[in-house]
Amino acid sequence: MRMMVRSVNGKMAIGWAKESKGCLSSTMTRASNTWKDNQSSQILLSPPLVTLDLPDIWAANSTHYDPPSGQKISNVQIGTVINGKSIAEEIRSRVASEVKRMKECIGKVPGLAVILVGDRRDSQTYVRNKIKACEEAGIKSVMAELPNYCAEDDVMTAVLKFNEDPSVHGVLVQLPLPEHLDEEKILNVLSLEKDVDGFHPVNMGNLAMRGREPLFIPCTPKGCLELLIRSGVEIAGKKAVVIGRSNIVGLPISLLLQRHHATVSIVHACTKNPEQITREADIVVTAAGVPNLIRSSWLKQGSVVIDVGTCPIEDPSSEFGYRLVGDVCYEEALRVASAVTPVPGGVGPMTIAMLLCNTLDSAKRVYGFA
Ligand SMILES: Nc1nc(=O)c2c([nH]1)NC[C@@H]1CN(c3ccc(C(=O)N[C@@H](CCC(=O)O)C(=O)O)cc3)C=[N+]21
Repeated sequence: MRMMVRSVNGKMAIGWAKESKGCLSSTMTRASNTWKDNQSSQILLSPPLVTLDLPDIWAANSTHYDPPSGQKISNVQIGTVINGKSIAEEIRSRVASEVKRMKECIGKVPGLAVILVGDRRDSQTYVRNKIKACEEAGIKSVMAELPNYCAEDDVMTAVLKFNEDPSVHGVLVQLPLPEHLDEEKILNVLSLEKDVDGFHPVNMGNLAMRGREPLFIPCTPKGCLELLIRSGVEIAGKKAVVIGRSNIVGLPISLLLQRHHATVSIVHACTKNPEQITREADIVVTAAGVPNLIRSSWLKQGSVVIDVGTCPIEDPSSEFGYRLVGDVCYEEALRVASAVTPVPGGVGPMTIAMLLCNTLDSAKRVYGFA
């Protein structure tokens, strides 16, 4: 198996391919559009900054199943299931009692604004679930729904309106946005103090730097950490592998694990021998979005596996015409790992619980309510 660079919809993409004959060094040079064109004027041959803006294409089944020698894979389940749904419920009920206390003491409740652009079914479901969770916790929620074809200014206007609204303590722009909209530009105008997703570059930068504290930690990574801690998993000094390097999951979870003193490796679509690297990990957090990428052969005996993959798969028999699948071959993983999160019922519900926590924290900060 080799990494290759190919064109997807006219864009260059990095991906995995079996039996690819591509040469890594020459294709990489082409993809990052570096020195050849500017050789004469540049002092350094290296590009100022290598772009990460290449879609990571993870080819499903790009590895063949090859149980490692010396590792016995049991036929029985040895791992426990980490029940994200019930942990999330407990957290949500604690948020609800804090909201109640806040209302009784100062007559205020936290408020969350959600901006949904377009008609993706999965986004609609997530947003619906978020709003329902707010209602149940006593958090006021407002929503702006914009059509697929709306102008960038319409989304900006919605963000700015919620930035100004004192009853709103958290603003969330549901991602992904339709292709014609500039996500970066939109997220940049979102008020730092209301960035309950924690995606603002200043929040992310503060998360990355020693001695600094972000106002908000992104919900999914925070939820993963909470699952590990509540399951009694020791993190300090352990080897952790994060699969995927997205801004919203891979990057912040790797930073968070580092803050908890794990030794973190990041595996992505250009990584050589990802299976071998992952097999060394005590903790695996996978957010590649590739169903069944993680087979038991990727896992060390006794490891803990957090599956962040949420890939909607067409399924006419389910209520909304699709169902969610994770990155991990779940049954297989349970025969090797000591604990695994399911999809659904693992990280997803925790993401929503953490959103409620962040919104409550934001309101507490604004009102100086401890
Ligand atoms: N600005 C922004 N913030 C996000 O936090 C964000 C986002 N955009 N875009 C999409 C991803 C995905 N995401 C999920 C949230 C809840 C579940 C969830 O509750 N899942 C349930 C099942 C839900 C169902 O039944 O479809 C579960 O795993 O058990 C899943 C995925 C948040 N995201």
